[in-house]
Amino acid sequence: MRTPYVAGNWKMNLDRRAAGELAAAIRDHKADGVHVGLFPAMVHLDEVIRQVAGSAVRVGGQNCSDEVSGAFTGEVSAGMLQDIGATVVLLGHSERRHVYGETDEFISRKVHRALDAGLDVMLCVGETIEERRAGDTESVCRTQLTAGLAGVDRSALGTGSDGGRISIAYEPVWAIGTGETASPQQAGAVHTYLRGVLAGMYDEAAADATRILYGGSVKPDNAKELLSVADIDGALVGGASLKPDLFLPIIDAAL
Ligand SMILES: O=C[C@H](O)COP(=O)(O)O
Repeated sequence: MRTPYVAGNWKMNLDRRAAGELAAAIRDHKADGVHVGLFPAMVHLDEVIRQVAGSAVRVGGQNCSDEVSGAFTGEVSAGMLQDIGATVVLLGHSERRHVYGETDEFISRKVHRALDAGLDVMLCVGETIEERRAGDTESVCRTQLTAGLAGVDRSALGTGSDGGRISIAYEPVWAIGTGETASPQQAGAVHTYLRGVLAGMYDEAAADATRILYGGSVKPDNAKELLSVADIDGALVGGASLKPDLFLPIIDAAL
């Protein structure tokens, strides 16, 4: 039985004060039986980490460098994230892939940097609407998953209900920020497919233990139906994670 995982990706939103207040509201919400994660903007990480200290809320970066250190202006390393108390990093988000041109190989380098620095990884995969219409959803997601985890040792994956250090977020690009959600059947089919890919890459126990979250216009009114699908283990929430009255019911829907 996988522990549900609900995470908020705040993207480039909020100011420091609003980020701290939102983090405090989430910290104070009873969420027994659900893992909750927050991905604030880099400059708000320390404030969010301070607000949730002593709670079970996980805090992570929305990105990290593919390098360890050095002359890389504007970059933040996985080690720096770990040093300030982040425990996880979001990698391969579609906005990184499609707005900033990140390739599978580049993302894979980041995955290794993150794991080497002691961070958990939430790896995002998902197809564009053109790829879905062309019938390429499975091949696109398989390529992104296998390339993103290339060379990642079995020990980073979980066993039993522990979840391991890797989680996957399936986010169809056409559903992100559009209000158009994948149906539970559409999302569930891809999640089941991805779990099969993980079983082929590693083994059945690793596939069974790995949380696969759905992301793309998750809201309080569709969360329960999505999260009740057997292979959907949680949600990666964008817009609706910015307000407690929207995000907290999504956490509750995972119980
Ligand atoms: O990382 C989160 C996703 O991009 C989903 O964003 P959204 O909930 O605003 O569609």
